[in-house]
Amino acid sequence: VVGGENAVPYSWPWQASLQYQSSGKWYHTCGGTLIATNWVLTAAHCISSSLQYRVLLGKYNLAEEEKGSVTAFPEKFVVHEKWNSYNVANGYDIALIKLTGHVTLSDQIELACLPASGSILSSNTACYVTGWGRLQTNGALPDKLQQGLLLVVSYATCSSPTWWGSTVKTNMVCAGGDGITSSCNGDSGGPLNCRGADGKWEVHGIVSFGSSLGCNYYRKPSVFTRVSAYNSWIEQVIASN
Ligand SMILES: CC(C)C[C@H](NC(=O)C(F)(F)F)C(=O)N[N@@+](C)(CC(=O)Nc1ccc(C(C)C)cc1)Cc1ccccc1
Repeated sequence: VVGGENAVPYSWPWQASLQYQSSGKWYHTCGGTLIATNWVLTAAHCISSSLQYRVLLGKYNLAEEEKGSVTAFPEKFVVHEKWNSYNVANGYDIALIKLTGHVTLSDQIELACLPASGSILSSNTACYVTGWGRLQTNGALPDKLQQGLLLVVSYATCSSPTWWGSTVKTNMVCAGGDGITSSCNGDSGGPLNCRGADGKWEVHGIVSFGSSLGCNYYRKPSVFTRVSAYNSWIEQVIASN
């Protein structure tokens, strides 16, 4: 997250860190969201079939051992059947990770709420993107979970020529674009957290892409997979796996 701040520890208790192993060491590569005690929601572009993964839950500082954190391992990955890694612009950048076991919930590990199916956030709704992604374009990764305040940009604005144009589709959410705050590499797959009508936090987006001109690039808002377009897909996958 560029232009964000350290989150209050464990204040986004559904946030996951998806890590891969390379020559014996583990590396954070993507975020994720715990939506059931054995399912984590992430981005399809985070999943590569050749890598060995683990999922950390209940974490704040990735550089420290933390009481109450849990390491879980994937049993299977379900990537959306319409995802095409050669065409991120099509959308469907969504995947589910089934864990080998059920994690125990605590005040550090909680399930996220999904938005109502089809719900569209109004322009300027205040949301927070959270993650352990880069702090600057091409910059360092933080140890501590970051949160960045992003305002929702309507599809009408986001798909206009000087913004994202036709690259952005209606199954996506745009937020930010002020040139200051944005998601960045490593935030991929993590949640866009927005308060619902009842004031409860809901995960409305999955970090998908941003401008290759730079993470916090003016009028190139962070682009998220719109979770409310996939409620039935999520339910169907969980029910049948
Ligand atoms: C499909 C994924 C791999 C794209 C990748 N996404 C991320 O790293 C994420 F934002 F999810 F953290 C990305 O945007 N990578 N960039 C290298 C830019 C890039 O690849 N952008 C991009 C833009 C459009 C398209 C398609 C829709 C035409 C694909 C990639 C750097 C970046 C990252 C976050 C915010 C801003 C910039």
